[in-house]
Amino acid sequence: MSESPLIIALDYPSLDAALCMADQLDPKRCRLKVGKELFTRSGPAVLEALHGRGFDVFLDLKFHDIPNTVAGAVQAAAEQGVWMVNVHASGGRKMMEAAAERLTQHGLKTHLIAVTVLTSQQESDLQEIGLCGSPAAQVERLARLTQQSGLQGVVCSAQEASRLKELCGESFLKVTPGIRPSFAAVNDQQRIMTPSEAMQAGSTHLVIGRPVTQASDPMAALAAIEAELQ
Ligand SMILES: O=C(O)c1cc(=O)[nH]c(=O)n1[C@@H]1O[C@H](COP(=O)(O)O)[C@@H](O)[C@H]1O
Repeated sequence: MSESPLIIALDYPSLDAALCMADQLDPKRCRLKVGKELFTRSGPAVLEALHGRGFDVFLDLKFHDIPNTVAGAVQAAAEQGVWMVNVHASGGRKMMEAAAERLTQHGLKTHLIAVTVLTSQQESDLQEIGLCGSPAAQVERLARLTQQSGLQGVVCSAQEASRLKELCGESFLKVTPGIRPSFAAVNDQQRIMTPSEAMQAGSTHLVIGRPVTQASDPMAALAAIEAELQ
């Protein structure tokens, strides 16, 4: 269990590699995110292993399907005790409402949030899929829809967090990937911010992968980020 805003992304191709990283981290100082690659290889065993080590887990499978299918998937995730799970907001109101209602019906307390526009996308990427506004406008539209559908928050870039704080309020979760401390490489991210800028902008949680997991000393990288946030 942790009160830290930091969520470290365990983007690894095997359970062993993921646990090797988890064992270098402290469950009081961060939460962990399990995504598509790791979960597809390890299955629920990774959740059990991380819960057993005392970590809160964000299961990042970004569900996007018909309402009944997504509601079932979200229920399955929550019944395995994950702290947070997500869907794609572009799956629409009916899909998000069905997922939120399913958790309520079963008394499941897992946080349910929705991805707005991926942090790897910019305006030209949206145009190619027929979306003509800016990423910021699309994020606002999807965040409003997410809140109206009864979810607790969104995944967005930190560049949109301050606007969403005005629009959706402070307690609406703003989980922001695309975080790059000054010492880290940008990689494939587009809409990025440093950890302290992101918190000042209104992020409630920061998702950080490679700047920690590919550091020669991951705990030192985590400590440097914590120091920047003081
Ligand atoms: O849902 C996410 O976590 C997510 C959404 C998004 O828009 N952008 C994004 O990068 N992510 C995830 O956040 C993590 C970022 O990792 P790094 O780029 O290595 O810090 C990856 O696990 C991505 O899957």
